[in-house]
Amino acid sequence: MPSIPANEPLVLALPKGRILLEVRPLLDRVGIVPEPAFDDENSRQLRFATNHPHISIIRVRSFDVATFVAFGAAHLGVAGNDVLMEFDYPEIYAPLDLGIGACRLSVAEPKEMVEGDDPARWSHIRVATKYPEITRRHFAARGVQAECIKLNGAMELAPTLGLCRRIVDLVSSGSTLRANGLVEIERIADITSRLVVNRAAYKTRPEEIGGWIDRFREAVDAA
Ligand SMILES: Nc1ncnc2c1ncn2[C@@H]1O[C@H](COP(=O)(O)OP(=O)(O)OP(=O)(O)O)[C@@H](O)[C@H]1O
Ligand SMILES: O=P(O)(O)OC[C@H]1O[C@H](OP(=O)(O)OP(=O)(O)O)[C@H](O)[C@@H]1O
Repeated sequence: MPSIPANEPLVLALPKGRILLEVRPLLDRVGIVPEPAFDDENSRQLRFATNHPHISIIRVRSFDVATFVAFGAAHLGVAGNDVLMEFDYPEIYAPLDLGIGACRLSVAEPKEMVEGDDPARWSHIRVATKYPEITRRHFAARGVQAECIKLNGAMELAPTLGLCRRIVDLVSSGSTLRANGLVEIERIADITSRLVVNRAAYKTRPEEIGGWIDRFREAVDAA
């Protein structure tokens, strides 16, 4: 892993999409004010200055937050524990549950299958998922071999179109499953978003990064 010079401005990696809506009020409480382009949906800018000269924000895809932080390209970030569990990067330390982005990672199948299905008898299953590592680990722990077909979205289409009979995906209200004739049959993990830091950066700059962790913790407690 590349080393991180101690005099560089800190980079905070934030996920675009739904989590950003929940992170935004938290940023306000932490006292980080991004430059106006950050809130402009039409802006193609990816890196943003803030009111703190020593902290800038990058906006990337949620899986990429973990990668930027693990490789030290960003010092801090916000990522769901679905993403953290999937990569399992040892370089990432996740000191704080931000209590946002709450959902669960679950196994689902068509409602017509549920009655005749007994998960205790599975020895091999094929699933469509964005989370092949978590899925394989989860099933291997009870001796089931999971063959995973990697999709990046719209997993719920897979059973209807005969790609496979089951999926592993995030569920919140359950409306996406219902709208596609699927039923949740097993919960793999509860998910929320975490503040993450690069371990090497934290070791090199403990006061500065520790200070931001404390400010995020206070902001979460005040919510
Ligand atoms: N329905 C949901 N309810 C609450 N949190 C969710 C939900 N779906 C996803 N999340 C959380 O938000 C994070 C980003 O998910 P989302 O589905 O918005 O990513 P995306 O923008 O579709 O991803 P990509 O970067 O592949 O386009 C997930 O990693 C998870 O932690
Ligand atoms: O239980 P629900 O409240 O319906 O939420 C679940 C949906 O939310 C996520 O998808 P998202 O909307 O982020 O779209 P994606 O398929 O592009 O990831 C997830 O992948 C489910 O499809």
